Amino acid sequence: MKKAMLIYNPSSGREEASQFKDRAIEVLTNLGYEVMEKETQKQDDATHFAKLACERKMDFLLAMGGDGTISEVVNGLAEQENRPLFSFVPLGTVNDFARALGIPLEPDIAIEALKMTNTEQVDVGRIGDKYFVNVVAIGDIASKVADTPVEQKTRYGSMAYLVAGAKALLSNEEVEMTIEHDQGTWKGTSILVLVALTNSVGGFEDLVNSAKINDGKLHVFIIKQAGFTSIARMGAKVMLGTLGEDEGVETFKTERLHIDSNRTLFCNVDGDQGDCTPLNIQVLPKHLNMLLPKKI
Ligand SMILES: Nc1ncnc2c1ncn2[C@@H]1O[C@H](COP(=O)(O)OP(=O)(O)OP(=O)(O)O)[C@@H](O)[C@H]1O
Repeated sequence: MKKAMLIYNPSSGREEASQFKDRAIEVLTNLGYEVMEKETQKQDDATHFAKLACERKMDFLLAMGGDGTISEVVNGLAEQENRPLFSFVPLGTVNDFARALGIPLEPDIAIEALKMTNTEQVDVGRIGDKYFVNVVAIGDIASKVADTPVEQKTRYGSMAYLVAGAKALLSNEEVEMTIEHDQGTWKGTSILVLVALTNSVGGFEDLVNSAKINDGKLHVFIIKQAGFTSIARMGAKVMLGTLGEDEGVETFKTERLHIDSNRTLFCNVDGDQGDCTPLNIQVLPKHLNMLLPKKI
């Protein structure tokens, strides 16, 4: 019999995981899996469970939770041998990764979609010894967005990030940065560098409209200008998916990056606080085998 592990975070999003868990088990059982349930209680549980799924040579790993939980699972899987097929049911507030992968945002629909899937290989990013699936942000804004209060995120979803982001950008100072990439070195002042793997960032599905889930590239956006006028103009372009065309933005694709700055900057990795500069980032092309809903 095929074996599946179900990892779920009962506190994710609007605290609805338990409600959907039983239905997910039913669907997996009907698909022929023997299901092992694992409920997270605290930080890093999802990472440990994902490693266990590899050790136990599970055929399939289904996670239910927000972007934080999914990121923990990917960090558990990334370095293991015998990585199972992986998919997830989004229960968070922003769910960028689900948007990028075409996984339905309504949990009940995402569960039903497990009945009709394709296997797809998806890129993963590595920053230091951590892995990411969506975006790394480097700049003062990064730590401020990570500090968005949980209640605010639950109530306002991606708007909370937007407000926190805009506030931080307006109060930001430009920093001298040196960025080495595949085609050369960029030097200049910047308030924020975004390194995206997928098209969906901060809940905006077209922010990086050229990014594909397995194009083997990091999509880099260097925001060079601070100040209200520039930020307002860029904000409009974020909505239109044309940020890369703005005069205050430098953009390129690369497989590797080394980022240094004249004062220490923290980064935000898929929504959580990460390391500080200097940073090494690379893409691991087609590293995850995922089961994704068939496009009808
Ligand atoms: N049983 C639990 N009770 C409270 N917190 C938990 C529990 N299990 C895990 N966690 C915490 O939840 C974090 C992940 O939350 P997750 O990102 O899935 O939800 P979210 O914050 O609502 O979603 P999003 O990131 O999309 O806003 C984990 O890093 C861990 O610290």
